Amino acid sequence: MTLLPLQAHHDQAQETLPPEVYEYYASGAGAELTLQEQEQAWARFRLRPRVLRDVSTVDLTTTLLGTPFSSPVAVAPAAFQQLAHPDGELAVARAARATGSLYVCSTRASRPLEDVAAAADGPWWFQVYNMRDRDLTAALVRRAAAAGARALVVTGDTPVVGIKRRVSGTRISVPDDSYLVNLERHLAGLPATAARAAAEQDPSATVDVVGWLREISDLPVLVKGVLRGDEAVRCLDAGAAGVVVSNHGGRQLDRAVPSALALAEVVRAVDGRGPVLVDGGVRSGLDCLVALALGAAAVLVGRPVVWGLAADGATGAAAALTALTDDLAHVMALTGAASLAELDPSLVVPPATGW
Ligand SMILES: Cc1cc2nc3c(=O)[nH]c(=O)nc-3n(C[C@H](O)[C@H](O)[C@H](O)COP(=O)(O)O)c2cc1C
Ligand SMILES: CCCCCCC(=O)C(=O)O
Repeated sequence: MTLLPLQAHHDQAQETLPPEVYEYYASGAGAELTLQEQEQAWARFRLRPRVLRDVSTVDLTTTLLGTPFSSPVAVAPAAFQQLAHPDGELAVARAARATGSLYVCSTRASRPLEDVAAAADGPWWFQVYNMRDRDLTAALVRRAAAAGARALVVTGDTPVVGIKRRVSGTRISVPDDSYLVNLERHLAGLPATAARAAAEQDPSATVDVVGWLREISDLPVLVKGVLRGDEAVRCLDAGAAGVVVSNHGGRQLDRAVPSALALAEVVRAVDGRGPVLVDGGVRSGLDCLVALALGAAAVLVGRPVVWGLAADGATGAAAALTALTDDLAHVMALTGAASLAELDPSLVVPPATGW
């Protein structure tokens, strides 16, 4: 069940955004089966609460790769936020700062990286698309590191961009001032079409990209888009500091397993070698609770933050994060957990069939 403020932001965004922008954000790949199942999958878990515990205060503080945060609810990387609100990524970074949440900035940010970093004014991570032009990728990564990014999140599930049928009727055309804002200085002289081609994801990339990113940045690297235990281990063996269980919000491979159903296997396989974060369809404190109890170190949210941004800029994005965090605290109290350390898999009954 989606929390009321999140639903209200969504409805307002749907009413006010240009239809092609709304569809770009809302849509999933193919027949949107993964998109639809994603939210429902969290609700298929059942809870086994503890009783008579002191839950007069619920502590949601956590630490990710050595950095403390006020809440385990974090902002997923999402492209082209200026299409939702003129302040775009600046507003979302400010929202994350206001709520003490981790902010992950997309390679496809539509405001200059350095300005986003200044707006974040605290710990943030940079999501990497490994682009056809490796020098361009390197230049962006170095800029992110210089601007204070504390980790890189390389997205592994997007060797090519998923086809969104809903969008094709009203195909979004991202204006150059949003698309190229972070790229053009590295591609001086190239016409816009060639610049966009250079910036496409490189489908030949392998897991070796993890070592390369570490080398050029000196930052820890997490791999996003992992849905299998064996693949998580492969990423860690290649030098990853952690993984993000994700199917890209149902926007890449339709019929990919919902993140909720992949999480436990990945946590087991990772076996404490690094943090496992998760995203996809998280719309309530109960969804967060299940994820954290299954072993997620943090829960990323994508569309709810974008809807909040569209509805009310930084205030709306912060309201979405606060609503999820407050709801998490409430259901943790009902579960008998006063801190994140008291969440464990014994609190959760998985769906009977696995499906
Ligand atoms: C509009 C939009 C743009 C996105 N852009 C990126 C991106 O640039 N890089 C990336 O790794 N993931 C991107 N994602 C995927 C999100 O990081 C995240 O995996 C997904 O949105 C989580 O699902 P949720 O929207 O149901 O919370 C995007 C998602 C949306 C909805
Ligand atoms: C038009 C290029 C789309 C880049 C991918 C952004 C993304 O990850 C997403 O929309 O999802």
